[in-house]
Amino acid sequence: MPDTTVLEQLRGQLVVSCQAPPGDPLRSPDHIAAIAAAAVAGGAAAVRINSPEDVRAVRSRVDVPIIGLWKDGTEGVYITPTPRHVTAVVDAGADIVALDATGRPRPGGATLEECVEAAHAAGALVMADVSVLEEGLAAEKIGCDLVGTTLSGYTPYSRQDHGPDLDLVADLAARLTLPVVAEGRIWTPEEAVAALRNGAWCVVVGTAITRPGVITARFADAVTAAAASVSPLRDEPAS
Ligand SMILES: CC(=O)N[C@H](C=O)[C@@H](O)[C@H](O)[C@H](O)COP(=O)(O)O
Repeated sequence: MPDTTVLEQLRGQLVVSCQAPPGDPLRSPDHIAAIAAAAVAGGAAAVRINSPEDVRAVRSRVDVPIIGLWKDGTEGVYITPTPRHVTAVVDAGADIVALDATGRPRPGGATLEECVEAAHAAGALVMADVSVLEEGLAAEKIGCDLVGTTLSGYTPYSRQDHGPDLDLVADLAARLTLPVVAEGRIWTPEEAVAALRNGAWCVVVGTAITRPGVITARFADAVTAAAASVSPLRDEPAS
């Protein structure tokens, strides 16, 4: 069975998700490894990394636990959908495998149970990414090791919100004995603290820390919108 002491390393800590989507200038294992090293230097207790290539690069650069996943596709179940994806992520060096634990059909007819078995057989823990309470309850029953709110807002039947689903964090924490990971749309330190107060074991932050393009766009949009409504911005300098 996998070593559960890694869970203690995550307790009350910040985990930083270091990912770059296709087309992003930072999409390369070297860049992701550098971002992960910077996050660890800043105090991240663990990192969450997409793809075997990136997990491998990050493993050679930092010592903290890695939550690995492998996104394959963009529709339906795409986060570590099959046992093959699970095994590849563990072989690359992940301590914990994050996978879609919604009840939706998986590609190739694989089952969630088979994915969990594959992770445990390879010596890794399983983080169940869920979107609603019922999926968290089911994940605990089938033997997952942590449950994350990652997919709230990303299934059609879950809460659609601009901010983090702190109610789901609280509901899961009240009903599960497993550690609950708050993840998804956490933008501020205050929201991260609120997640802990709602019972989160640890907090995962991604975009707000590791996606400079998205962060820049927020500032650029705000500045451009303000500039349009406050014109002239200041008096012309006296000549
Ligand atoms: C839904 C999905 O595919 N989430 C992914 C899971 O690994 C990532 O794209 C997110 O960046 C990650 O969950 C962290 O969330 P945020 O970037 O909002 O802090």
